Amino acid sequence: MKKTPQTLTIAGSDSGGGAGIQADLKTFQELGVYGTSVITAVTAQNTTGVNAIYPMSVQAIQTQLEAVGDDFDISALKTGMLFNPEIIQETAKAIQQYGWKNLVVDPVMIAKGGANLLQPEAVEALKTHLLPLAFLVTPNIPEAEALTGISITDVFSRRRAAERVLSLGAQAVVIKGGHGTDPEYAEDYFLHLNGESAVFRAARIATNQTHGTGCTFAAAVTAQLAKGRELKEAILTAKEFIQAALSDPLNIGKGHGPTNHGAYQMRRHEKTEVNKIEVFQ
Ligand SMILES: Nc1ncnc2c1ncn2[C@@H]1O[C@H](COP(=O)(O)OP(=O)(O)OP(=O)(O)O)[C@@H](O)[C@H]1O
Ligand SMILES: Cc1ncc(CO)c(N)n1
Repeated sequence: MKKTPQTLTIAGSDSGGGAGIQADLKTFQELGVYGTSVITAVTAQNTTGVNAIYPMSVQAIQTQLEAVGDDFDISALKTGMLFNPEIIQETAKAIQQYGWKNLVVDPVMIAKGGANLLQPEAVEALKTHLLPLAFLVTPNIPEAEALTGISITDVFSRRRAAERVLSLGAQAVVIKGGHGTDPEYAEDYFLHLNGESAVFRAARIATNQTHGTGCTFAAAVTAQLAKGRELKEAILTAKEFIQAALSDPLNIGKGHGPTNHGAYQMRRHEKTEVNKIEVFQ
């Protein structure tokens, strides 16, 4: 009997539905894998900002992890908002206990409106407990800077920051370019411990409907890994997925609107020039 690939997201809930657990589950569904979830924190949030954060107790997280781990065959998983050092440690412990492979760590730190989704003192815990377990880490530019202490100003410092992330124990890294200054392109830089590197380049889309781009991108990589895709191929699909989600807007909310998680499967993007992804090895 053929089994559907099963995935897990360990992340925060976004009441606005565009980021966090909600973005992850929508993305999993769109890419044809089964999604389970462990909620680390509930946020009261919409497209204009984060009004409140309610972290779950360590016990609540532990029992959710057990419920998932005791029943499902998780072939790939991702972490998002982990908020504090205790949650990070509990998460790392369960990943090791259950032997979960294909871990994508999205080191979520600060929401677009400026709210701290990770306590500043938890960055160290992320580096010591979680990065060594990661198959892929997907920082945006400010997150890569916070993890490495390197200021990313050009392709050389971007490469050095990627190398520094790998030296923390991750097998591969993508430094996402959403926060880059290039007005024409959104470029993501990939580096693997085996020396392979690649640039994934898409046309930058002039939009403020970018809420949850990072979560969606990492969830798409996770879904593809769960289906057995090779890592770089999985990243390419994730880039196509987020480009489609950005270029076919939903026009929802008063602030940074959510991306359109259904756009990729509607396949309208295949006909448009703006959705071409270039890969430079
Ligand atoms: N305006 C844009 N046009 C095209 N691609 C974009 C744009 N903004 C972000 N992206 C892409 O979206 C993906 C996520 O990158 P980004 O740097 O925005 O992540 P993030 O800051 O973690 O997102 P968030 O915190 O909102 O979840 C990357 O592939 C990036 O290149
Ligand atoms: C719950 C949650 N996770 C991640 C992000 C980052 O987009 C967010 N805004 N909210």
